[in-house]
Amino acid sequence: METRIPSLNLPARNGQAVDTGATSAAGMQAILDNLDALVYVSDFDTHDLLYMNDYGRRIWGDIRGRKCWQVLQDGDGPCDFCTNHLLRKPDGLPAGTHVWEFQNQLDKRWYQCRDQAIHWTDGRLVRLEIATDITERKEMELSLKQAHEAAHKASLTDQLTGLNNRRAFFHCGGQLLSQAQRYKTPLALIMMDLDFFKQVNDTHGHEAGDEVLKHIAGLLHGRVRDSDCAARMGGEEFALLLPEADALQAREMAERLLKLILGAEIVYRGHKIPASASFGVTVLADGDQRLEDLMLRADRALYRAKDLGRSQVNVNLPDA
Ligand SMILES: Nc1nc2c(ncn2[C@@H]2O[C@H](COP(=O)(O)OP(=O)(O)OP(=O)(O)O)[C@@H](O)[C@H]2O)c(=O)[nH]1
Repeated sequence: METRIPSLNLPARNGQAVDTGATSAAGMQAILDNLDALVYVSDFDTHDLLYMNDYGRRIWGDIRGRKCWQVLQDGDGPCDFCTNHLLRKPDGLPAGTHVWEFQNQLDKRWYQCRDQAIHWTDGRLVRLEIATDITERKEMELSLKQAHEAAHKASLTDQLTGLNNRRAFFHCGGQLLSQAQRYKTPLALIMMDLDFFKQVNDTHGHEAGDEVLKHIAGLLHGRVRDSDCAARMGGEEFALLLPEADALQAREMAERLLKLILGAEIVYRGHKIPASASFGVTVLADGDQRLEDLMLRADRALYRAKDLGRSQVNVNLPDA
């Protein structure tokens, strides 16, 4: 099927019509049909396709008696994203070239489209689009974006347990802190450290220790809400920030966690490994400027819990 260019009277860039003559029209036809890009022309008002080069017809088929949205899309009316209104100025004159990118829903490929209003052979203004396939570039951009996102996620995740790592804790913790300070809402911090964990490694091996850490992280993960921030701070130390929680609620949470840990069925290569933990709890005070202020108080409470015999919760309330 061949679509011939109507006898060409092409506008030059400066708007002056250039009479190309019959021979040149055939030459232009040859050039357009050998372009590695879609070229089509449609009527602004009716959306009838007036011209499409060979590249376009090979992909989207016959244009005769059809509208752009019937050929290039699978639509039942003008496309939501039609750019026609951008191509003419309020005074009706051409507005220049509009460049955009989109994914065609029929062939699923990405195109960079250059649209403009031009004078057609009969003098009316029509839509000209030149679209170049940029799928490979888009796919490369997408895989780069995915790799970047994966690297970003990895940089915030503790590899062993899948919990937030220390870095992520400071990130989400900073946000929770400013939120609590701005809206004057409660915020509690629980620091948790496994007891005699060195013995687990020494008795059952490092892999067994890893298994315990994963199990405990799973317990923690199962208890927190989306709005909380749970993290493995390093080694066998974990932190849990609880927005909207007061000291009593935080203590109850820590005690529930301790009970879960004491009752945990952790089995490694047939050996049951007992676990316990000590907890330090504190809440946000008016004078707290940084997350570290809360962490210092919670750490003191945690050391106190260790000193008092471990496997318990200690609360360190800020001075009134
Ligand atoms: N398996 C394993 N062990 C770790 C990891 N990170 C730190 N550890 C070990 O955790 C142990 C921590 O020992 P300590 O700091 O003495 O603490 P503890 O034995 O729990 O004693 P207390 O905290 O005083 O109750 C060390 O043996 C570290 O090697 C890890 O990712 N995997």
